[in-house]
Amino acid sequence: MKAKEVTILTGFLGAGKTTVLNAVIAKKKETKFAIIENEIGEESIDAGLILKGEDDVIELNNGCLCCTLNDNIYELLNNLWDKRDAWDHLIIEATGIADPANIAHPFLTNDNVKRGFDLKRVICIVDAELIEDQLKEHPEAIKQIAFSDLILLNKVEKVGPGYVQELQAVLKAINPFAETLVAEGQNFQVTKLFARERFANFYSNPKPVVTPKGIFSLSSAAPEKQPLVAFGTSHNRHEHSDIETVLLKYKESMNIQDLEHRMMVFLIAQSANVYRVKGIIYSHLFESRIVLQTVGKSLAIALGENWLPDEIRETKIVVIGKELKLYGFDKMFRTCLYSPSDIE
Ligand SMILES: Nc1nc2c(ncn2[C@@H]2O[C@H](COP(=O)(O)OP(=O)(O)OP(=O)(O)O)[C@@H](O)[C@H]2O)c(=O)[nH]1
Repeated sequence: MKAKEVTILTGFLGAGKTTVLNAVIAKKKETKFAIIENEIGEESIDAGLILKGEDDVIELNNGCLCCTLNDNIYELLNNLWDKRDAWDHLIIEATGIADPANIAHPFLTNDNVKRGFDLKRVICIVDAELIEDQLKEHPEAIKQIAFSDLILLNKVEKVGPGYVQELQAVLKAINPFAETLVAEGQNFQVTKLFARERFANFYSNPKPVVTPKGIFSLSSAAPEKQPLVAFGTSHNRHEHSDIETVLLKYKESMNIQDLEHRMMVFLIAQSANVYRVKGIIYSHLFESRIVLQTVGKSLAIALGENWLPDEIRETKIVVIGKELKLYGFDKMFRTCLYSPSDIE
């Protein structure tokens, strides 16, 4: 039995993981991917943004695979193994605050897992514009770079070439073993990304675990099952971080111009503790979803895919940051909703 290739995509919130994933899927058409898409909020926005084609996307929400959801990985791998004829390569897109070492752990230490799944590489996407601040404020950003085999320095067009060189030196100091690639616009040198493989046997190999159920389940050696951390339905805190998420949902149609204006003012004046906003927006004037994204102070509003005929059209916005005030966001977004009389 030949082990299946596995790639972990890591990188801080908004660095460009989903964008790179889409470039990979588009470029490597001959490869059938199984994708594990992990998001910290209770609703997946990213899964709707992956251009999946024939590929199989598994959404893992409401927790981070590197901590609260870590036990689920064995069940997932068993399921994927059962369907192994349907895919060639597993890509795990981690949450933006995940420690990739924890996600990689089963692939590096459990011999049963290693027989079926060959972790070839951990790729870290780095936002050239924001990484300096992220390294100062978030130990997660350092861990992600330190653990990776390959670093893709992204969004370089937003900074000068001299600064790119300085950043490369900083990245090298954090992880001298990783190769750094500089993204050329949205052309992500997919072939180069996948040419790199991690050092074999870099990590220690504990004894194999005998498993009574599926071939990849951990038995007595498994850490005790942690209950999923639940902080109510719309407020979620990552287990090892002070970063939290709020989710806002609206059935009413949204005025996109108002939304753009509000978001611009918000990003300029009030967004210090907000690292990332992602939303699928419903506006009755469009047949497609509108995709709202902010990273740092950058705002992007774009047309997404068309709503499906039987799909419930509604707005879902996830805000990721620190000390978030749900009420304030709700108030801001509500001012952008059309009233029924506006639509008649
Ligand atoms: N200017 C610029 N923007 C980019 C580039 N790559 C990605 N983006 C934008 O950055 C935003 C975030 O990109 P994503 O790919 O969703 O980032 P992510 O790492 O998957 O985000 P999370 O899953 O929330 O951590 C989107 O608006 C992208 O269009 C780039 O090379 N240059």
